[in-house]
Amino acid sequence: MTEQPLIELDGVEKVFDVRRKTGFLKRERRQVRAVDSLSFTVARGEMVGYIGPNGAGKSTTIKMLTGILTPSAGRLRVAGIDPSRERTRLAHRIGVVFGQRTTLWWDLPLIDSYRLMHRMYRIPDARYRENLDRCVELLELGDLLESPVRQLSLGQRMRGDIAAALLHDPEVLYLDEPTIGLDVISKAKVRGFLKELNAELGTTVLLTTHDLQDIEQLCSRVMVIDHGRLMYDGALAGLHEVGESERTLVVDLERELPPVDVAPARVVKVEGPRQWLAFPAGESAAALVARIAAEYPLADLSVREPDIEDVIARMYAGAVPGRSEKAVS
Ligand SMILES: Nc1ncnc2c1ncn2[C@@H]1O[C@H](COP(=O)(O)OP(=O)(O)OP(=O)(O)O)[C@@H](O)[C@H]1O
Repeated sequence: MTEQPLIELDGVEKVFDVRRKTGFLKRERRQVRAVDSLSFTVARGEMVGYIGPNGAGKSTTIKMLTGILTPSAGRLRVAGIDPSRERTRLAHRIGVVFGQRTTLWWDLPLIDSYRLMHRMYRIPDARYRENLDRCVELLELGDLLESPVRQLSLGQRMRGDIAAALLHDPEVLYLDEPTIGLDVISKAKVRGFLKELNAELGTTVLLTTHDLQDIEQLCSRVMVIDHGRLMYDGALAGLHEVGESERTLVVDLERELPPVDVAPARVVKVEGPRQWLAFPAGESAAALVARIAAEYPLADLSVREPDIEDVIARMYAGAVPGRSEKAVS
């Protein structure tokens, strides 16, 4: 028997009524279709990237998945539960982390937030201890537990928030921009932890991000939403192919030389000994670097990833219909 998906959306829509003052006494009512005929499933244990440009409908989807918002139409289930009808029951089965907000108590030591969650979620003592110990070890929170949350750096606070979302053993974790604003080392710590969480405990993860490296390093599947609709569902490599996106290799040669000639890369800019080479994002950077190093005097190099907006813009250049917004009076 095939297992029931953990997350199921079938024809889900969310329409917001927006009122706007257009004159002294005049008001206009408009409808904004933030999510439009959205259908997908996520199996238990999957780690899925959920990406799209600003205003695409990602947060609205996550809010419906947590029960904060009720869909205007369609069917939505998480672990067999209708989120908006049974929000409290669902809260025991899901964890949520919003990169831009914290669920921790600002003025209290970190450990006090965890103690409060222990009671709020009625987590059995042994389980709480075990989960806390694991998070403290893997997220390196040991020295921070007695610090008030307001004194933590952004990266430390984010690790603290991730631990808070996991103390009650959720089956699914929603992460909204978990690496936003973090430095390279903090990003690596967060990504390493999420990888381990998924591999060892089988926690299902739905990850919203603007950082393609989050997806590259964590997710075997990516869904792209734009104007409230699902535009792509598959591997990241496939998305690069569809979008024909390019990465950039910035090469520092030991001296000024004519443009580097290594197909399929092409030189797009030259400044003294530094050259910028664009190459298809699906190609291996390592193979290209090896060939350049063999043929040219290489001093240094770095690879720049395309950003999500760029990939999506290329993917749908000219093909995306206007936002589903209509005036009703
Ligand atoms: N409470 C609301 N009332 C009216 N319109 C809303 C509301 N929430 C969202 N919207 C609109 O719905 C659309 C989708 O917004 P949403 O926040 O889901 O996008 P997003 O993909 O999360 O964007 P971002 O990456 O900027 O966070 C936008 O046009 C937004 O203005």
